[in-house]
Amino acid sequence: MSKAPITVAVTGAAGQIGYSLLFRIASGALFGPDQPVNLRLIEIEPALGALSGVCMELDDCAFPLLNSITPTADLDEGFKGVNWGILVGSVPRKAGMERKDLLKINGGIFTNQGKAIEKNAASDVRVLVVGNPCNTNCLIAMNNAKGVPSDRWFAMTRLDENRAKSQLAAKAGVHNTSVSNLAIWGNHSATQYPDFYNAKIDGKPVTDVISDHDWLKGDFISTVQQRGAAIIKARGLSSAASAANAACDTVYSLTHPTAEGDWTSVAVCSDGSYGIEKGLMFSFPVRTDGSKWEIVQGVPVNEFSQAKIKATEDELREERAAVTELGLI
Ligand SMILES: NC(=O)c1ccc[n+]([C@@H]2O[C@H](COP(=O)([O-])OP(=O)(O)OC[C@H]3O[C@@H](n4cnc5c(N)ncnc54)[C@H](O)[C@@H]3O)[C@@H](O)[C@H]2O)c1
Ligand SMILES: O=C(O)C[C@H](O)C(=O)O
Repeated sequence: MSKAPITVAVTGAAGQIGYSLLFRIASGALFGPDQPVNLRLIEIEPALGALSGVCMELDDCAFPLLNSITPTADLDEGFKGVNWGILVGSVPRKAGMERKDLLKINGGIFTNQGKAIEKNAASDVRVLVVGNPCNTNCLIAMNNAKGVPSDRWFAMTRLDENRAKSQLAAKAGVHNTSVSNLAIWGNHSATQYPDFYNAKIDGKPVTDVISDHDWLKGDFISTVQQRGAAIIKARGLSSAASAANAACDTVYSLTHPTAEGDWTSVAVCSDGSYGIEKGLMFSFPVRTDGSKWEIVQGVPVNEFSQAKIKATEDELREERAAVTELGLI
């Protein structure tokens, strides 16, 4: 191991997503095949027993890139010197719930974690929030860690991007790698807008390749918006392996240059781009050179898209008002 290890904290490490995610991180899926990692695995006390089993399994993989494993319920220990924090730990929704129903249940977790990150993490820390409702949980953590610059905070909409690409590819009868420029706008919720107008299939506009525009404007959008609920209904549990995969994709995409002309989707702190209220954690088309990211400017937004983007922005404002009222920010 020649490079200095990157230290990654994962909360909710003994949960469903953790069980997929940790093994991917340890095998090099985030930072590449020559980058060692330290894992800080954060759980609540009652889950430490289960976490010890996960640690045994990590040991039993003998991963060449895994430098150290620290299981803990102590936030100061867990976030000490951390370069990346992946905040998964929180309660998932059950059938019949919307993700925002989790605000009261999960919101409080992210105040303490934000404070602990500000106090303990490395000066280059970056944080990806996965636990739902992820946009607003990220807003809570960020607002409780004012010393960490706002461009370090991300909430995950990559699962939605991947779902949307897969749906478009299936409809067009192509492989999902043919689909590019798929922006998810707004909230990781049933109001998100998967923007097919600007997406491309083999470099051509999706609307030229897929002639069924009613499907694009109707079933395509609702399938992506409702995919999480469909999985809960089918599995009796919320998505886990695909969520862990999307977390790996997100960190990889934020730490490696974006392909020429393409973008990826992730919720970031709005700077007012596209008229979105500053300070909301809003999913935009984003590109990066591997270290500094930017919101892609000048993506055309027609009347149809504008209405969808407004609806998801309104929902995020409502969620922010709710957590403000709860005293979480
Ligand atoms: N953003 C997305 O695309 C996306 C996708 C799938 C799931 N999720 C969300 O991810 C979260 C986790 O899902 P899961 O299936 O792994 O749930 P899970 O119930 O299997 O695991 C959650 C784990 O978090 C732990 N936990 C609870 N409170 C904690 C705290 N304060 N600190 C540290 N750990 C804590 C629990 O002990 C548990 O082990 C849920 O909120 C779910 O809705 C988000
Ligand atoms: O839908 C959920 O509650 C879990 C997750 O956010 C998902 O999109 O699969």
